[in-house]
Amino acid sequence: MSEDAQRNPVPESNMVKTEEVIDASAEEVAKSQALMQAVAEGKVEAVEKLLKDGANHSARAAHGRTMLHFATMTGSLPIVKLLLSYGHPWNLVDDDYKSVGDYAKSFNQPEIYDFLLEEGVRTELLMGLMQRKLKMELLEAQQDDDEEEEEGDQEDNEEKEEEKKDAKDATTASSEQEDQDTTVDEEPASKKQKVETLPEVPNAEYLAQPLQYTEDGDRLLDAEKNGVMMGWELPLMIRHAEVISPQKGLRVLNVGFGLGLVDTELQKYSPSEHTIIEAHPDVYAHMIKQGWDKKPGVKILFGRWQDVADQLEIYDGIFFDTFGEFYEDLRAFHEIVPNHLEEGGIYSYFNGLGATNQFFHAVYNRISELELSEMGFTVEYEEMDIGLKEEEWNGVKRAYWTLDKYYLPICRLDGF
Ligand SMILES: C[S@@+](CC[C@H](N)C(=O)[O-])C[C@H]1O[C@@H](n2cnc3c(N)ncnc32)[C@H](O)[C@@H]1O
Repeated sequence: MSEDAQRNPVPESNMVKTEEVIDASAEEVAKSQALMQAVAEGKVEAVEKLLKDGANHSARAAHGRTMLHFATMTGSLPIVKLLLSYGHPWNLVDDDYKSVGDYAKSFNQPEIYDFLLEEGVRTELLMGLMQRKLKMELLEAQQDDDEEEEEGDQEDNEEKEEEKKDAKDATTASSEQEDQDTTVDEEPASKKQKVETLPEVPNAEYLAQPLQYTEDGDRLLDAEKNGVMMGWELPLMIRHAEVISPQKGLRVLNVGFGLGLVDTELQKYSPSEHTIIEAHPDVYAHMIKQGWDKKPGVKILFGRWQDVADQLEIYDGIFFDTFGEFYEDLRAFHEIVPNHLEEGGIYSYFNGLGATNQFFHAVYNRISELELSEMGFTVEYEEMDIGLKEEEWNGVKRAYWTLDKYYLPICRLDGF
C-alpha cells in the first residue's frame, strides 16, 4: 500500500493536483491566459470561443486555483458547464486542498454546488463501471490463458506418460525411479502463472506488516505509524453497534476487529451469534490473547472477507470496517450483503469515504446511497458531531479524518 494509507479511501486520483502545462508555445500560453481572464470575468461567449479555439484550460493561477475554481467563485454556471464539457476535471484541489465544491459552498453558490456534485457522481459512477468492466475482461482473458495452458499441460503430460511407458519397457527399475522423482519436483508452469497474475490484494502490504497496539489500548498503528484504528471513534462504534443490533439476542456479523470497539459494544446485546472476520495475523493473535474466541456466541473467521465469504450465514445485522481498501472493495462487499442479511435487517459501514474533504465525502455518500438503493436497500445517513481535537493525531503519521460531522449509514434491506 502507498504511504497514503487510509480507511476506506477514495482513489488517490481524486486528491492530487495536476502539474502546470509544460512545453507550451508563447501563443498557447497567451491563449490560455486569455481564457483564464475571460473565466475570471465571467465572459461566457469569450470562454466558449477560446475553448473552441483550443485554448488550454489546465493552467493554474495563484494558490493553485484552476479555471473551474474561478468559474465557481464568479458564480457562472454556464462557464462551469463549458469547462467540464471540454474535459476540465471536476475534482482538482487548490494549494489549501480546497475542491471546487468547497468553493461553491464558501462563495454561496448552491446551484453550482449541486451541479458539481451531480457531475462528480456521474463521472465516478462511470469510472467505476469502466474499471469493473476492464477487470472482468482481464479476468476472463486470464481464465482463457489458464485453460489453454492447462490443456497444453494435459497434452504434455499425456506425451510424457507415453514416453515414460516406452522408457519403462526399455530401462531398469532404478532409472524409472529417477524419472518419477523429476516429475514430482516440477511445479506445473500453469500454477506459477496463476499466482503471478491473480488480481492484486489492495492492502497486501498492510496485511504483511507488523502492527502495534499502544499500551493504553487506545490505538492500533501500522509499521509506519498510520492510524489503523483510534480510540476517538468509540462514540461512532457505540452507535454503529446499536444500529445493527437494536435489540438483544440477534445474529450479527462484524468485518474488521481493529481495537474491538464495535465488537465489545455488540457483546452488550448478548447476540445469539456474533461472527467476526479479521484478516491481519497480529490482530487475530491479539483477539485470541484477549479470549475473544471464548466469548458467548463468538465465531472468528480468520482471513480476508473476500476469502472467507463462503462461510457466512444469515444475520440480522452486519457492520463493515476494514483498512486500506478502496470504494470498489466496499462496493464488492455491498454486493454480497443481501445474500447474508435477513429481510428488514440493518447493514452499516464505517463511513470514511473521502473523509479529508467535505465535497468528495458528499460525492461518495451520494454514490454509495445510489448503488446501495439499486441493490435493494433503503439508505439514510444519521448525522453525528465529531468535534475532533488536533491533538488526537499526535504521534500518528497522517490524519485520516478532518471533517466535523460523521454521516452514519443505516441501510435497511427491503423485502422483495
Ligand atoms: C479500522 S479497523 C476496525 C475497527 C473496528 N471497527 C473497531 O471497532 O475497533 C480495520 C480492521 O480490518 C482488518 N482488515 C483489513 N482488511 C481486511 C479484510 N479484507 N478482511 C477482513 N479484515 C480486514 C484490519 O486488520 C483491522 O483489524
